[in-house]
Amino acid sequence: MNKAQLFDQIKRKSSFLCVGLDTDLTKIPRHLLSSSDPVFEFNKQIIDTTADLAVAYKPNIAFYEALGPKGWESLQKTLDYIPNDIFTIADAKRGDIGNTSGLYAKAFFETMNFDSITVAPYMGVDSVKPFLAFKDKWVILLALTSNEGSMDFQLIESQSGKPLFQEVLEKSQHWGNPDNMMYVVGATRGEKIAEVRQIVPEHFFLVPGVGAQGGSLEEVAKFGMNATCGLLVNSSRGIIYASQEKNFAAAAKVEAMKLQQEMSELLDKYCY
Ligand SMILES: O=C(O)c1cc(=O)[nH]c(=O)n1[C@@H]1O[C@H](COP(=O)(O)O)[C@@H](O)[C@H]1O
Repeated sequence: MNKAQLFDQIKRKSSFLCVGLDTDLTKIPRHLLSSSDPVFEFNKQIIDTTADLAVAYKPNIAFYEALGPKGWESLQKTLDYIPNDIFTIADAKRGDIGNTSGLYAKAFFETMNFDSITVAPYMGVDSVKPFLAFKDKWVILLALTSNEGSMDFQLIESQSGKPLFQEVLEKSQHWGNPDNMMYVVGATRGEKIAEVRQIVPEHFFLVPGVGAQGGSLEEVAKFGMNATCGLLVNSSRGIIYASQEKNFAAAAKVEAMKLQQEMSELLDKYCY
C-alpha cells in the first residue's frame, strides 16, 4: 500500500487508528480456549467489529512466536483475514547484518505479505536498507519509543550535542523516503513529537502509547499531524481487552469507536 492509498483510507474512515493485535492466551475470554485456534478466533472477531474503524492492524510478533509453530499459523491466518485495503504492520523490531536483514524482509514481506515491519536502527544503514529494497513495502524505524528505558540511550547526548534519537532521524531519513519509511514515536512523549515533526515533516509516525500507557491523543495530533495526517495511532490492550466476557468484540468496537470519533475531530482541527 502506498502513501496516497493510506491517506485515502484515513479520509474515508475519518480515522488514523491502528488496532494492536497483542493477543495473549492468558487474557482472551475463556470460552474461546476450546476452539481449535483460539488466537485466530479472537483476532477474527476483533477484526470483524473494528475493520470499519481501523486503518491499520499491528500484530505484535512476540505474542505469536511465543506459541511456536501454532502461533505462526494463527498469525498467517490473521493476516489473510485482514481486508486488503487495511495497512498491516509486523511489529517485529528486527534489524541485523545485511544478508540477515534481507531474509527478515523476505519472511515478513514475501512469505507473509505484510505491508510494513518495525525495525531497530542501531545496527545502522546496512541493517535497514535490505528492508527498503522491497517495492510498496515500508520500514517503520524506532525513533523515540514510549517506554521508560527510552531514556537510557535515545535521549542521551551524542557527540554532536544532540540527543541520539535526533541523530537517528537526521541520518536515517536519507536511507529511504516518506513513501517507504515511517518512524515510531511514542505517545507518552507528547512534547517531543513536535521536535520529531520538525526534523521529518513528511513522514508518517506510528504512535503507540495511548490507552494502557496513558499518552494523550490530542497532544499527539496537535504536535504530530501534517497535511496528509502523518499519524497511525496504535492502541492494543485498551481495545482488545476492553472486556474478557463473551461480548469482548462488541466491547472492543466501543473503545475503537471512541478513539475514531476523537480522531475524526482532530483531523478536522489539524489536518484538513
Ligand atoms: O513498535 C511499537 O509498536 C512500540 C513501540 C514503542 O515505543 N512502544 C510500544 O508500546 N510499542 C508497541 O505498541 C503496543 C502497545 O500496546 P498497548 O500499550 O497495549 O496499547 C505493543 O505492541 C508494544 O510492543
